[in-house]
Amino acid sequence: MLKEFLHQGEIRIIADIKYAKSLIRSIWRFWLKNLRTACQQSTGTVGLKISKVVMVGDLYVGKTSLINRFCKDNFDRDYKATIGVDFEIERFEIIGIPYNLQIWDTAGQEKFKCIASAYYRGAEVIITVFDLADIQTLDHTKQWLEDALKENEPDSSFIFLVGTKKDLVSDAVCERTELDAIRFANEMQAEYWSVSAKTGENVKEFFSRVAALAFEQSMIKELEKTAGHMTQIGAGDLIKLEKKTMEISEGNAQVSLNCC
Ligand SMILES: Nc1nc2c(ncn2[C@@H]2O[C@H](COP(=O)(O)OP(=O)(O)OP(=O)(O)O)[C@@H](O)[C@H]2O)c(=O)[nH]1
Ligand SMILES: [Mg+2]
Repeated sequence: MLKEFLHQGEIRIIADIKYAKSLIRSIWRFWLKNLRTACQQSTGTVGLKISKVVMVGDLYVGKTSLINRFCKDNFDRDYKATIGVDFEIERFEIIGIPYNLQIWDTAGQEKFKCIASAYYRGAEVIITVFDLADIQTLDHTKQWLEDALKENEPDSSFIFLVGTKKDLVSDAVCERTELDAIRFANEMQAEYWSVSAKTGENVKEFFSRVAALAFEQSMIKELEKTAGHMTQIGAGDLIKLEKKTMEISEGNAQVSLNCC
């Protein structure tokens, strides 16, 4: 009797799980359809979405090298200071929707600050960069962020704090510096990452995360505009990043990176 009862309970649980899965699938399909419609209505065609990313930080911390590793997959040991600003456009495809990141590389040298700050406006993402092997550069990140935020609407940008040159420090030094960096990141309401442009460690994963959050934000804005209500993918939970591709938890949708 008890065995039969347990057996029936198992069947019931399996049926519930199947029902929940099919419900999630339906919601997901409905959401995707709305999203594509919203994109089409706003641009006249699916795609052409672009988000502005601005990278700031002291001179020599490795901003240009990080962008070059991601966009061109190369690394130059020689230092060539950025003069004013420069930018790269990186193409992605997220759940079948073409999506671009416009990544602005600004000069860290004081004499170019005036030119560079003119490009801070409209940044959906602000990346504040410091050198893990030069702790003083971490102290300056708050000032860089403050300057970038001044040019943008309050709460309109995602903020990242990135420690570069991970290959130059031992694991012990890295861990110690990261304790300070994570404290800074919390105060700055930023997400912390450590990377190496030289070895490529964490570089694709980091930019995939940037793209996922910027895409999510831009889609929410589209849906708000067209549907008049707010739909949220989640705090990045539905988008899982794995090395070269980001997989969406439900369905076959995938985010893939296409280098320019
Ligand atoms: N070992 C190592 N060196 C790096 C790394 N990233 C950058 N560098 C070196 O650090 C120096 C400065 O790098 P840049 O990328 O030019 O620095 P930047 O922040 O763009 O400097 P500005 O344009 O003056 O603001 C260069 O000599 C790079 O080769 C890294 O991850 N590891
Ligand atoms: Mg540079």
